[in-house]
Amino acid sequence: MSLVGTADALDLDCQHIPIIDFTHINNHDPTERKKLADQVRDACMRVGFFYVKNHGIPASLAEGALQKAKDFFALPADTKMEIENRKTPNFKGYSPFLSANNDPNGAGDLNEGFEFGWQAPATAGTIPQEMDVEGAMAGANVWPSEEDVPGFRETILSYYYSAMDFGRALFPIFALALNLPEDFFDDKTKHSAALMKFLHYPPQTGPIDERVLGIGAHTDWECFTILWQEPGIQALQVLNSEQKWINVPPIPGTFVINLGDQFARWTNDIFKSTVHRAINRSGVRRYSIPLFFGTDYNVLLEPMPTCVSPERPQKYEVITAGDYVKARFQATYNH
Ligand SMILES: O=C(O)CCC(=O)C(=O)O
Ligand SMILES: [Fe+2]
Repeated sequence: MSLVGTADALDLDCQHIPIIDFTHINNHDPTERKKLADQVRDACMRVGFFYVKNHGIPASLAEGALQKAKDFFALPADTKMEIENRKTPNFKGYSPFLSANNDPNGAGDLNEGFEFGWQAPATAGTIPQEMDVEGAMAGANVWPSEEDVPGFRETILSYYYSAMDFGRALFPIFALALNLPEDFFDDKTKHSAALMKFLHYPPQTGPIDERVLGIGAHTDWECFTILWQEPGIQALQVLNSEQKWINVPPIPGTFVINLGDQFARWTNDIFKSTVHRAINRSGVRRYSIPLFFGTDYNVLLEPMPTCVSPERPQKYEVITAGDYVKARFQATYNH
């Protein structure tokens, strides 16, 4: 059946998030790849969220990065504010509590964050190079000083590169899931615009003002997000088609993958960019690390021909990935 036909036939009242085993992600046997792509297609069309297991990202790298992020968040507010994201042209750096408002009906998100994007790995004797991004999202990363948080940049980038390798390997599977050649995204992800964010959510106790959550209801802006959640703490929820919030608890050894608006726009909403939020009622601090993986910023988000039909006309205006992401940043931080 065509993608459009399958999309029309789906029952979207999901109650749980599928878990997909990626042991065979680098196996080029067509039967194995099709099996994986079939599971990914089903999750992307019905839920927009899935867990991945056997992804190959060492847990120690995420844990090491998290420790450095905790050291950073423990710095005095003035020190963190020296690299506030509103001072950079591309929203890189530190975002203080309540500075973002992901839900336009909300009154600010109760988290603080640190965000950075691609820079090339250091080779022996060199410093990592910033990516030469042009256009709306141009601008370098900013980092806390080595004195303030020793080893921060190096430790965090080790985790980033490992998660990036996994993210790059996902694009061919998404292409197969869309009945496209595996290399469809290759020329659109040459300098993938991948932003990693460290988030710190203080516990919310007592009565909660529904307008101030850890992060208000929103969709992500890129193609997909690779999310590491702190083990043992439930906070993330997704909204299903019955408008019911479904918990997405951390499952040891897994990451959560959720689709974002760039994929929704490419696929004319055949792949779901699902609304989600996080509320930390655990009584202790919670940390999470999303990696927002998009196409190159200069790529036009045009609907794929297989995703448009007379009954399913094009839903979104065509815009570059960079202009789209920049507009979403501006709306979120300049509320
Ligand atoms: O902290 C989480 O679990 C979710 C974070 C999130 O949705 C985001 O940063 O876009
Ligand atoms: Fe999100």
